[in-house]
Amino acid sequence: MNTSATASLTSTLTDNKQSVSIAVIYHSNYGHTKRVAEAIVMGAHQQLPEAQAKAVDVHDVDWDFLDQADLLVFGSAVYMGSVTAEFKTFMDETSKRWYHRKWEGKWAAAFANSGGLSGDKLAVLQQISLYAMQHGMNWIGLPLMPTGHEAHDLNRLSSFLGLMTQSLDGPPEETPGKGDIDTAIWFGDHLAKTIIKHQPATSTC
Ligand SMILES: Cc1cc2nc3c(=O)[nH]c(=O)nc-3n(C[C@H](O)[C@H](O)[C@H](O)COP(=O)(O)O)c2cc1C
Repeated sequence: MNTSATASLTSTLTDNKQSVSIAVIYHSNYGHTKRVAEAIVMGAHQQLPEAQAKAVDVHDVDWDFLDQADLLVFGSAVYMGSVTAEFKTFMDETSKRWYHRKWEGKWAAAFANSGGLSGDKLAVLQQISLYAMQHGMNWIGLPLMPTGHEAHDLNRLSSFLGLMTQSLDGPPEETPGKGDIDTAIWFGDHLAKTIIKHQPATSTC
């Protein structure tokens, strides 16, 4: 690539950074899933300014922010092998948006936190991916090879559809552990980079 082409690509990526935004929507009763949502946002902030990546509690949804966001990241604690009732209420509240195809073409990704090592988190990621497909969204997975299966390892639960984290009985500052939180930060960074890279260049004409 010649110098002017490189400069033009760099300026396009900079323009894209200025225009894209991410909402991380979650439900968390005891704070563990919330901590994961905040770690994803922290990762996204490695690429984007603060106002362009936010965690959104399902009890306090800023619908305008969601409607304008390029990427919606959905996350729930696992209850009985499913998203929680509160998260499902949020999903059902979007049915008019589904009908009017308001979110069609947006990016989507997901995460699930639970007490069990498996805990049937895969069922939650599948449930959310199906929900995103109903909306006509474009899915982004977690393309990160596990570094191992110890508490400090990245993607230690070997999940590729989305992010899985596990919290034990303890305060959210301590659990999920370092490996899971670092994976969440990596995921947020990856998601932001992906949508910046694929954002259509804004016309200056
Ligand atoms: C009603 C209920 C059902 C649960 N079902 C599951 C389950 O199916 N699998 C699992 O691993 N953990 C299960 N758990 C544990 C939760 O997933 C865990 O406490 C939760 O992820 C903590 O997240 P939070 O602090 O964000 O609420 C359940 C907890 C409750 C209260």
